[in-house]
Amino acid sequence: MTQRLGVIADDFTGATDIAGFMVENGWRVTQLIGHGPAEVPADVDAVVISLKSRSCAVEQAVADSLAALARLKELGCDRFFFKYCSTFDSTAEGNIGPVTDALLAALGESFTVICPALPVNGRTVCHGNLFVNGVPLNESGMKDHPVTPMRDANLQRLMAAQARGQVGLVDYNSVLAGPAAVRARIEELKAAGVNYAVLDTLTMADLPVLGEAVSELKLVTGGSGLGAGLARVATGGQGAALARELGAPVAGGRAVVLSGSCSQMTNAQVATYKQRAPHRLVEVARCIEAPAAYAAELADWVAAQDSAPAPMLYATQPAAELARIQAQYGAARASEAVEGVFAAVAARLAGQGFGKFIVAGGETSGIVTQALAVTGFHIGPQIAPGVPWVRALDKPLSLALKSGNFGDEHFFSNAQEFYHD
Ligand SMILES: Nc1ncnc2c1ncn2[C@@H]1O[C@H](COP(=O)(O)OP(=O)(O)OP(=O)(O)O)[C@@H](O)[C@H]1O
Ligand SMILES: O=C(O)[C@@H](O)C(=O)CO
Repeated sequence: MTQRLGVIADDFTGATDIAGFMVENGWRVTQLIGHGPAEVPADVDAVVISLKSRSCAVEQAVADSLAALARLKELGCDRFFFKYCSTFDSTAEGNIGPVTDALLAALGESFTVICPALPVNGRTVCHGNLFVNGVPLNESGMKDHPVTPMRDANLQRLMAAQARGQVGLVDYNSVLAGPAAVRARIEELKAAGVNYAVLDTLTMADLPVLGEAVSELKLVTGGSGLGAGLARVATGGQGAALARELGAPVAGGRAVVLSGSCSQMTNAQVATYKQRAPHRLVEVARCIEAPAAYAAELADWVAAQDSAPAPMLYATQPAAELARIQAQYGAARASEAVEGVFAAVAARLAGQGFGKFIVAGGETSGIVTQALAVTGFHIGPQIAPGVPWVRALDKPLSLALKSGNFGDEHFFSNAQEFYHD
């Protein structure tokens, strides 16, 4: 039986997503930023390393993932999970195939599974095709993603286009028949020379079945749902309350909402929160013109507001306005400028007694976490499926890092229900 699982996550919100689901299912989990601290607590069941390797160059993603694997081995991990997005977020030129191949080679293995499903958030896999809220991936909003437009829903084809080996399918009938049937199907596929098996998954109840079936594999790959399944099988769901205690939001320290995501859901969340809290738009032109002075002005504005409800700074824009801004300044220039200002604001607020940061967007979460110089997190209670509160390992600082599409429209208010200052 496994002692410790090492997770290599290709972005920050994906890392807190899987960490949160494992804690909700009874595992004690530490999340590291970069190399993290020298050691992790002895009783930790899983260590999650947050990378920013989803959309970078393939060589960089492979190098970072192999370095993370080496670090996880140093920390006593003996089984590994490559965590990517529940919407796959990887085209034919993407990094999932090359990183999976590199991890398999480094571990001396030739077989793994592909399991992005997260049914509680509407991501299911049927006949090897990925659906988002019942719509094929290539017909969902993901078809227009600015970096990774998903124009195919078939995971077998998507994987075959970017990886070296053969792809097969564990169909839903095997999943319904239970862990032994899934294992038998995996053995058949291996005997036929298959290297990656896509796992059909329709409900959250399928995930412990799959978790049990793959619990002996050295490497598994997929979304946070499979992380939930692995933890559930190991603990029977016991110990969640204890596991999430360490990561509960800090007492004291003012709160702020920083929203840098332009997803549809974040737009809805910002619109809803604007009706009840002080709010201010982060203007792209000013981020570009005079970032340091603008960040100071924004931080001073935040500090001057009442503490509750937490004031919000948002760069969030609907798709049409975002397209206009990107056409005017260039997408990369605009997003870097906005990220730089959020980073500077967060660092200033941390120095002014702010201890709770509610952040929307994967990239935005990455930059804010780095600006706050956090080395790692304890994982706390989930505000919404896939979004736990997390607490810095070494300072009184808590963050809620929300993936663009996660949470309902009351997310920013809901996050503040978890503490009473
Ligand atoms: N008004 C804006 N104009 C241009 N770029 C913006 C604007 N607002 C935000 N951005 C940039 O858009 C990017 C949003 O990416 P981010 O990963 O934070 O959100 P997301 O893609 O919705 O989240 P996720 O990756 O979790 O799905 C960031 O680089 C951010 O700086
Ligand atoms: O799997 C998801 O959808 C999220 O964990 C994610 O990867 C956020 O970027």
